[in-house]
Parts: sequence; structure tokens; C-alpha cells
Amino acid sequence: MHIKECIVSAPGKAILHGEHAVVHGKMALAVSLNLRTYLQLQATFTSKVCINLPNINAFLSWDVTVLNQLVPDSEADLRNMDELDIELVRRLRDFVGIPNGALDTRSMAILAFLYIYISIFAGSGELPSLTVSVWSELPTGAGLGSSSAYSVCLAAALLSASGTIPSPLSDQENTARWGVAEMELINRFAFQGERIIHGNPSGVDNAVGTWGGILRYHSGKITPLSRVPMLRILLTNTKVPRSTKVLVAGVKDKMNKGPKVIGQWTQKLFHGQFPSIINPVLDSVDAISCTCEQTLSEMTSDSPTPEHYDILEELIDINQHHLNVMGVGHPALDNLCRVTLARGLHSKLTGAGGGGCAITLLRPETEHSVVQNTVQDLRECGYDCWETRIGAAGVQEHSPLAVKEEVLEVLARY
Ligand SMILES: Nc1ncnc2c1ncn2[C@@H]1O[C@H](COP(=O)(O)OP(=O)(O)OP(=O)(O)O)[C@@H](O)[C@H]1O
Ligand SMILES: C[C@@](O)(CCO)CC(=O)[O-]
Ligand SMILES: [Mg+2]
Repeated sequence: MHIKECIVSAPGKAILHGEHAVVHGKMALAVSLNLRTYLQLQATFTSKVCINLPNINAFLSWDVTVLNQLVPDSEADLRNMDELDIELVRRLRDFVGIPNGALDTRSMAILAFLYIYISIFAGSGELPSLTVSVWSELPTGAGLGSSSAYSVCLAAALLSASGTIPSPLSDQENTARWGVAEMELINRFAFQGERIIHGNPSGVDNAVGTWGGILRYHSGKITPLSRVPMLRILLTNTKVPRSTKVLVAGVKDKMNKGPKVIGQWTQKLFHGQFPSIINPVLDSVDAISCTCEQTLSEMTSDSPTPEHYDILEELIDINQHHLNVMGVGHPALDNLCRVTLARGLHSKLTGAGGGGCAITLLRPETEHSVVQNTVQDLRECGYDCWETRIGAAGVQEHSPLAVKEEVLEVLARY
């Protein structure tokens, strides 16, 4: 079959408010970042499927004939995008030798790739031979949506290679975006990748990776916020490793906590009480996201005032406490919040927490020296820290002319 070669990219994200609560049906506000994942897909005649993932030091290839044996007899389960085809996941785990419950970086990345590759090409009779190389500017597994940027790139490139979606590039445009229908399809396949990596994702991360900009996300409904003030944000990576899958499962366990069968009375006392302890916290996070959205909208219709920034700072502080209550904090994040507060700046974790990254809000009047000193303090703690631009474009296709020299060079190395 004819395979269309392409280069695509997708942005990482920061969650302003609503992480974890969004998994349980609450609202989240998320923004895309100016850090991207790039993927190059090349057609080959080697009868092999190769994947090069230099960020995580994984370089693998498989014979197409062997992979063909894994394709499900019926495509019905693959076309049902509401759930994963559990039988295919099991076969892929056995094939690659990934024990059930393994959460390591390589296993998750390989499983997500093979699942999306087989799902997209299963109907075409024969799986094609190709090479996929991925390079990301995002730290892996640090709360900035590295998994969603990876899944969105896989979905976009493989759908494009199969001819399911047309190339948006034209003679005039070296970088272009797909239309709404194509983006919806990319987002749905990317969600399957996130299901493999995250276990129980809300879909907010892949939505931002696909659409970009600033989004309100509520139970699968994506609403881009068109008028938002230009927020200045400091991003800090504590470099404490964590897994989104484990953290999301931990919050669910906390919600459903019950007694350890101690006795009839203890059971009566405790059973069902944890939901009533944790649910109000999730409701409060929901109210924080709504108040933040309302404040951002007021800041664009009137001009932003110091009082608006006071509200945004207070919301950040309250939400950080809530996230600690949910059990997704970390001493390194507490330390980060203390260090920035000593300079008058407010921070909260972003993404799944448990380590990883935090955002710090900078006010328009925050002096350059304050920012510089804060960055210095945070670096002295061993953290990475940089000021970022938010609201980057969602998934895009590029001609090689439009890709930075250093990125092309890394992609071409394999
Ligand atoms: N550049 C990459 N190359 C290969 N695999 C990647 C890459 N980036 C991310 N991944 C996959 O995504 C996993 C990290 O996903 P995880 O959801 O735990 O973190 P995150 O997406 O960075 O943070 P969050 O979900 O909190 O935003 C890695 O273990 C790996 O399997
Ligand atoms: C922790 C979480 O809420 C955000 C991770 O970026 C998980 C999700 O929404 O899928
Ligand atoms: Mg993730």
C-alpha cells in the first residue's frame, strides 16, 4: 500500500486548574505550551516497522509479517473507540514481553505505538513497513503532557500515512493544521494512546495537544476560550519522577476507601464515608476552575486589575492545598511553593503531581529582578525553571523546510 511520509508536531500542556477532579467529571482549564513533540514518519521497503524514541532511549523494530498475526480477526472492537480492545492489548503485551502491571516508560510508549498502528491499518489488508522517529522538547513524565503530545503525534502521522486524513499542507504553507473533522479523529485515536499510558484519562491532555490554545474541558466537552489575557507563567520541574497512571489510580482509591472488614460497627461507621470526604474537595476544585474562567473573562472584557491577580493567586493557593488533600503532592512541590512565596509568588503543581512540574503566576508588575531571583532560588534547589509562553498551536503538519534545524537533525539520525 502507498504510505504518505510526513512530519507532525503537537504541544505539551499545563493545567491551570482541575487536574484529577476532571477525571471525576469536574471542569478543568488547560493551556498549550511552546514546547512540542515532533514525529517523522518514513515509508520503507524493509518489511519492518521501526520506532526510534531517543528521549527514552528505545529503538525497536519488528517484522511486518509477525505483526500481521496480531491483527484482530474482527475489527469491531477496534472501531469502538469508546473503549480499548482489551484482547489486542493483551496480545501486544505477550508479543513484546510486557508483564501485566508494568508501567515503565518504554513498555507504555511501545504499547501505545503498536496499538494505534494496528488500529489504523487493520482494515487495509496488509500492515505497511515504515519507520517512526519521535523527538520531544518536553520532559518525559513530568506533568506537561508528554504522553498526550506523543499520542497525538502518533495518531496524526499514522492517520495521514494511511490516507485516512489528507495533508493540510499546500504550496503556500509549510506548516498547516487540519480541519475540525480530522482533528476530532486524531483526538479519538490519541485518546486510545492515553488510555494505554494513563489507564483512566479524562481526555483533557490529548484535547489540548490536538486543539492547542486555552481550553475549558468538561466530561469530554471541549470549549476553546477565545478571549484570554496574556498570562505570564513560570514553569518549574522538580525532576521528581512520577507516573500519571499511578497517581490517578491513587485518587480513585482514596475516594472509594472503606474499612478493612474490622467488624459490623466499624463497617457501618466508615463504609461510604470517604466519598463524602473527598467529593466536596473535588466540588471545590470545580468551583475554583469556574471562578478562574470567570476572572479570566473579566480580565479581557475590562482591563486586568491587581484585584484580578489577587483572586488568581488565591485560587492557586487553595487548589494546591486541595491537591495535597487528594494525596498527589510531594515534599519537593511544598518546598517549591515556599521558595516562590518567599518572593511573593504563588505556585501550584500542574498535571498529575506527585513530583513533576508546577506553575507560578507572574503578575504584570512583577519586576524582572524578582523573576530572576526566583529562578535562581529554584535552580539552587536542583529544579529546572523557565518562563513560558502559553497558547501554542495544536497538532500541525510541517514540510521539512518549516522544522528547526536541530530537530530535523535528531530525527534524521535514526
Ligand atoms: N518523547 C517521548 N518518546 C516516547 N515516549 C514518550 C515520550 N514522551 C512521553 N512518552 C510516554 O509517555 C509516558 C509519560 O506519561 P505520563 O502521563 O506519566 O507523564 P506526562 O504526560 O509527562 O505528565 P501528565 O500526564 O501529568 O501531563 C512515558 O512513560 C512514555 O511511555
Ligand atoms: C491528572 C490528570 O487530571 C491530568 C494529567 O495531566 C489526568 C487526566 O485528566 O487524564
Ligand atoms: Mg500524561
